Amino acid sequence: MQHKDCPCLQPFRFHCIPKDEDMRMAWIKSINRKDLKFKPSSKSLVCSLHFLDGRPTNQNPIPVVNMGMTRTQKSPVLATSKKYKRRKVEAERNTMESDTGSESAIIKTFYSTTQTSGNTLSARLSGKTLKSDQTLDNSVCVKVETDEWYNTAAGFYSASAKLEQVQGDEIHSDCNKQDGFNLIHEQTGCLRLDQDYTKQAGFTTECVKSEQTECEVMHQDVTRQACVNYVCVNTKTTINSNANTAHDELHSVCGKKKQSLNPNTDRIYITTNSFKSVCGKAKQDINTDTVNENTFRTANDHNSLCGKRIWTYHSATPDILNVQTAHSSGSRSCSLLPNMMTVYSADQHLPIPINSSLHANESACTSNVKTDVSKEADDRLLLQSWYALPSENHIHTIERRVIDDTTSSLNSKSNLSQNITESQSNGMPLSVSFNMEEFAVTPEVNSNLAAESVESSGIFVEIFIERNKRKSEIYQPTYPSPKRVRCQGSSRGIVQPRMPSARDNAVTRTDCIDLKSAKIKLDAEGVRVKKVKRMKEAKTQEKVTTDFSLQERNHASCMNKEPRDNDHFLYCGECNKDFKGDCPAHGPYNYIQDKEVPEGDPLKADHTLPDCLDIKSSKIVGAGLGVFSKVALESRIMFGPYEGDIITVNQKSGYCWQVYKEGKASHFVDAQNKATSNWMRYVNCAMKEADKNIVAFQYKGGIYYCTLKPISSGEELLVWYGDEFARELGLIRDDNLCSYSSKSSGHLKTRTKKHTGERQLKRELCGETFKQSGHLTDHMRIHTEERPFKCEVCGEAFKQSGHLKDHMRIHAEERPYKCEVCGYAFKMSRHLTRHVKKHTGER
Ligand SMILES: C[S@@+](CC[C@H](N)C(=O)[O-])C[C@H]1O[C@@H](n2cnc3c(N)ncnc32)[C@H](O)[C@@H]1O
Repeated sequence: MQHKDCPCLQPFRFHCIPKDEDMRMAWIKSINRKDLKFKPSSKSLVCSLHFLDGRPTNQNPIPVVNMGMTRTQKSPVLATSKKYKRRKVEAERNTMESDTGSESAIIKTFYSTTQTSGNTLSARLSGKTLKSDQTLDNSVCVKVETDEWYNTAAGFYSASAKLEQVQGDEIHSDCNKQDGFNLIHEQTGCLRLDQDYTKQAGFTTECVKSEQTECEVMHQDVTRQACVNYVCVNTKTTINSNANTAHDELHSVCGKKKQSLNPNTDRIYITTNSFKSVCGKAKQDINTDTVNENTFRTANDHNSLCGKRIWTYHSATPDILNVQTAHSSGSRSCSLLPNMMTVYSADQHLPIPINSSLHANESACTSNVKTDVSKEADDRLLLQSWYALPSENHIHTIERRVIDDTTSSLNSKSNLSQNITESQSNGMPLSVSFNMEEFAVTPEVNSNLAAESVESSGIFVEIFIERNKRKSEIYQPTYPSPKRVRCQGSSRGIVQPRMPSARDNAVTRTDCIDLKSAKIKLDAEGVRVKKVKRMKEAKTQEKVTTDFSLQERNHASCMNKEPRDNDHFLYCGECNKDFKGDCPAHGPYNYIQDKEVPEGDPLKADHTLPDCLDIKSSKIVGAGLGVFSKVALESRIMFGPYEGDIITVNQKSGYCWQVYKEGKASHFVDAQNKATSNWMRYVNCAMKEADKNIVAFQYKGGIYYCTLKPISSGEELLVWYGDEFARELGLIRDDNLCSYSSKSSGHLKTRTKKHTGERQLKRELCGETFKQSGHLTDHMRIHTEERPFKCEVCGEAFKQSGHLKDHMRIHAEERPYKCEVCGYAFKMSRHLTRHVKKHTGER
């Protein structure tokens, strides 16, 4: 199947094409497929390249998520990750079992901010439904934030996505942008919104302008530049009988698609917003449809950033079965997991607990699979991790369930739970979100629902996605009770701790890699606290030593790369060049994320280590610990950014990377402290630069490591710290190489300095050489006007301390220089020299 044959035009989306000709046509229309003659060859199609008919096999592998780049083979890392996943499924299941007693997670608005390192995306979905009479004051906001601080902005932008459907009285945040590469959007005032953002240079630029005034048709203009980051769209629509038939178009991200608002049709507000967003991949649809005066229906399909998809179906009347699903799929970097399922009544918003085993969709999907799964089942399992994979029966089950539920008055929570449980117990892996979504894209079914919903009592099913709060099972085998999180504008809110994902340590593509999200501070009211001071002055802290003691810790030098004027381009180690996108010769990077750890983990550095790596004693004698690969790693795998404390003064810890801004030294990232750093602190320096197998480079303020060549299993990862540090470690010996060796690094240091560039500099000036750096320093003053040695009696200043010493004798009575011929004594040696010449007749 050719990609062009894909019916849905939406990557990574699985569809079951209706068999019935009419339904099929309607479906094709609903997905905006222009050529209605399109006849799919199979019942089930996935448009993700050639991914046909659902089930992955070796011949029909799950495509590596293709963010508009080239397609790559499954990497060995992924293979290991598969095993890892299987193990995790077990762990998750156990945990789930132990967690079933926990409180149901019910929130009206879902809010998730990512927390620890490696976090990526936070999504906010508000399930608040809009009624037609509320539209005037309500907004549909889709807010995608990219954020803060270099380590977030660095690399492949992290993004926080917030999707909000907000009631009129709810407050939007305001918009602020931040320094550096960063951007924070906040919106204030739902009814009155006036925003004007411009964002900084580089390809992270964004321009968003939204204006919104009460009772006026909103105008929005969203333009966006380069293809990496964000969308910020605010939609406010009004019903205004006097309003002209405004047709506002939101030209959104990447110029892919537009959003149209047609607020005055049929006296009922109908909008169809369709955003194609980020990277040309993500698509976001907001369809707002009004069936009649009293019925307001929205269908949101948010395929959010970076190949992460949030599929949402939102059918929103109190008396319609409202299914809102959120599902992440497609990208190996997916960080969103549907892990919460909430049922509540539409009218009262009362929480209705549901079978807690459904809280984590992924777990639910896989919990039927035994450890000794067959290859096929394993593939299926894997697929389910990335894609929702329904079987025909299963679809049928779900559709039947939903329809049955709707038609037979879904007023009992037990009904629903029972249905869900039924679906589970029929042996089919349950993939709720998929099926909900599948269900949602079938307009006929929707219509049925809408029509039949009048009799239904209105039960909302929401599946929320949440990223984060994951505990590393390494040291936290069980999960705590759900943590209560008060959401702004919401009276209740619990966010379930996220179960570890089978996608952990997944390999992702570079252009959409998510890094750490902003650590946003909220005050008691949930209002964003102003910027935290970013640059920390170096503070003395307890040195955290590794289990292995290193020979010498006090390094004057730090790890350093040649400064570049602009670190907004990706560096290709093979070409030794920067590129504004992927290297045309070597293609995109794959990215392995750090493992996430909870905030405050004192051993964060160790626990962030991806599964494919190991920390153990280095093969380099005296180097302490090092990082080894547990599997074969291919070239162009990227890690990072290097984490640590941001300091402005080099602490000489031996763990500092120098960071530049606009070509000038800006600050250091010091990974001395294990609680604030990541595993990258353990990577040692190669003995020769040519021996390095990973290359370090700065990208958007962060230091990244990338494999430069294939690394075999068991091999140590070695980077080059830069010449200066390497010299200090005795790894570089310049010309006049000596074979000096010493047990004392202090001696070695002195010795090494003999080979430093300082000596070369001096030679260029006067040709004189010195053995000791102190002598050289003294000597260099000859070439400068610096006179640091000042006489306290008369104020005369000297370049060298010896000269001052001589001078001081002028002010003293001491005459140490005595003529051996006549016995006359002098204060200065040069006076004696001059005098002696009188005796010898020498001129
Ligand atoms: C960033 S740390 C690397 C991790 C360190 N091995 C550990 O155990 O914590 C840098 C320190 O490791 C040691 N080191 C790294 N590469 C080395 C090498 N090639 N030879 C000697 N020591 C090395 C030096 O002490 C250096 O200051």
